[in-house]
Amino acid sequence: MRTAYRVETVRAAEAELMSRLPEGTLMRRAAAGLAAACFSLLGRGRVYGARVVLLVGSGDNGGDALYAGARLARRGAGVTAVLLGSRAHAGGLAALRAAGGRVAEDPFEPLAAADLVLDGITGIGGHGGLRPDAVPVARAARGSGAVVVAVDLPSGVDADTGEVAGEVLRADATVTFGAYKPGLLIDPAREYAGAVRLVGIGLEDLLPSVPELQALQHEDVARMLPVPAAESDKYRRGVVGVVAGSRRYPGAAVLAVAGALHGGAGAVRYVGPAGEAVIARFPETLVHAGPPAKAGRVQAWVVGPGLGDAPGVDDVLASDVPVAVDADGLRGLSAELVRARTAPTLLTPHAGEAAALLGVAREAVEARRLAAVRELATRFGATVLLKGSTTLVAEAGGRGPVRVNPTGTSWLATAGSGDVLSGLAGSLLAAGLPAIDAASAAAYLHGLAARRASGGASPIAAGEVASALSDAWRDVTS
Ligand SMILES: NC(=O)C1=CN([C@@H]2O[C@H](COP(=O)(O)OP(=O)(O)OC[C@H]3O[C@@H](n4cnc5c(N)ncnc54)[C@H](OP(=O)(O)O)[C@@H]3O)[C@@H](O)[C@H]2O)[C@@H](O)CC1
Ligand SMILES: Nc1ncnc2c1ncn2[C@@H]1O[C@H](COP(=O)(O)OP(=O)(O)O)[C@@H](O)[C@H]1O
Ligand SMILES: [K+]
Repeated sequence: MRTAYRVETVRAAEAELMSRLPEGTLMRRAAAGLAAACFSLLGRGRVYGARVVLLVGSGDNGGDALYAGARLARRGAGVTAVLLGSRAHAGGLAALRAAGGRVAEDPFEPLAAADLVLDGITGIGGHGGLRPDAVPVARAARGSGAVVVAVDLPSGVDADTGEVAGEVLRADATVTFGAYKPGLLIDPAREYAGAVRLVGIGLEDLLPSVPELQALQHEDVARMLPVPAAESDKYRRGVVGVVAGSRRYPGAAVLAVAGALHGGAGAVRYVGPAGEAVIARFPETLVHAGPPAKAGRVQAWVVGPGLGDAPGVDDVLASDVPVAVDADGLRGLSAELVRARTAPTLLTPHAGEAAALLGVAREAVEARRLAAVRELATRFGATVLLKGSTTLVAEAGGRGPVRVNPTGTSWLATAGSGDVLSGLAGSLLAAGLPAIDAASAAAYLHGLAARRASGGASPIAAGEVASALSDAWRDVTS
């Protein structure tokens, strides 16, 4: 499990550790890790003679850049510091000068010829986007063709939330210290970080056991996924009921069922008017045209994809089994009704649906995903999976770590892929997973399947995502 911590938590752990160690130890560790990452980015044998520019702000983030620059200079790189703050870290500046580095009067000349730029303008002490005087310098750095490495964070992003309030220097790679910060894992900030590398500085044992964010890895998901026991039969494995589709949108029913068939439930029961289309594609489905309450026993429901205005949501919410509500099922959903349920409820909105539920603009959700997912989970007392460029899952009530899905790909932005996801999540609920695990394992497999289907390079249809789910499941569990 990968974890991320808020700035105040990281600072508290750093303070505790610093009190036990000689002064300057942590910055030395950070700079050594940063320099090592730069050596490997530049490539073996290419440090000597490389032209390196350090963008140095007022704080310790600039100090890290200066000390790392000194290490690069000692290996024969030509290192130039551009000082952008009201002051610069005195020890770092002295170390750079002692190693043969220099300070530039004009930032643009060294940038034009740079091979590598270290962005040490702001780290966890930064507020808001870059200041106006740093903006043209950051643009010149980006336009130079040099590899840009962010020190701790891309300068200008909000470390705690992933918000971006102004101009940011986009990095090719970020070397972060002690712990991941939420902003490195959540869009829009994440997009500016490039490949993120974590350098340990000894904080591990001082960080609390409950992080702000968790990102599952293969082994975490493998532990969650159901495996049929020798004594299993289809009913013991769980039956998932899918209330989806309409005469107008029969395809949503087919795709939700496709997802459900790959989620570990022993049987999929489809309820709605698109039974013929479903059976034609998936003859293994049990279909029922009447109301959900008359459909027979299920262990979890999925309701909403392509449902239009058809009834079914209230019926399903009145049941005493877990329910995943998606798409049309979310329209006008009553928080009171959901909060009154005794069995778990999972909501799977995209940003537009989340915005409607919260009564804000879509852009506000996209800019502040973490706050939005926690707010929805609090208001509805439900587990919430917020879809989109960064998929987040918050536990019912909004407390505890939020799960951030690391497998997403923008090739998933294709019609119907959300239907596959909700079917899959419902199936995992029916198989007995807690809602937070069902949602985050579903997002993980869904993203992995999309990557497999697209090969990272080609458009995919939602049905192909569903077809690749078995391979994704095998990748995770083997
Ligand atoms: N603590 C530790 O043990 C360790 C910390 N480490 C490192 O220290 C970093 C944190 O250092 P920090 O606290 O000095 O803050 P930092 O991010 O350098 O910036 C603060 C200054 O920047 C300015 N400024 C603010 N906003 C701005 C903006 N938008 N645009 C431009 N400038 C802006 C403002 O100064 P002002 O110019 O207003 O005087 C403010 O005071 C951390 O990220 C990591 O890299 C590592 O070495 C490991 C050990
Ligand atoms: N830019 C993006 N990057 C990664 N994943 C995305 C992006 N846009 C959408 N997705 C994913 O694609 C799926 C789309 O679901 P949804 O919006 O419900 O579409 P539909 O209703 O057409 O099925 C979700 O899993 C979502 O997380
Ligand atoms: K930085």
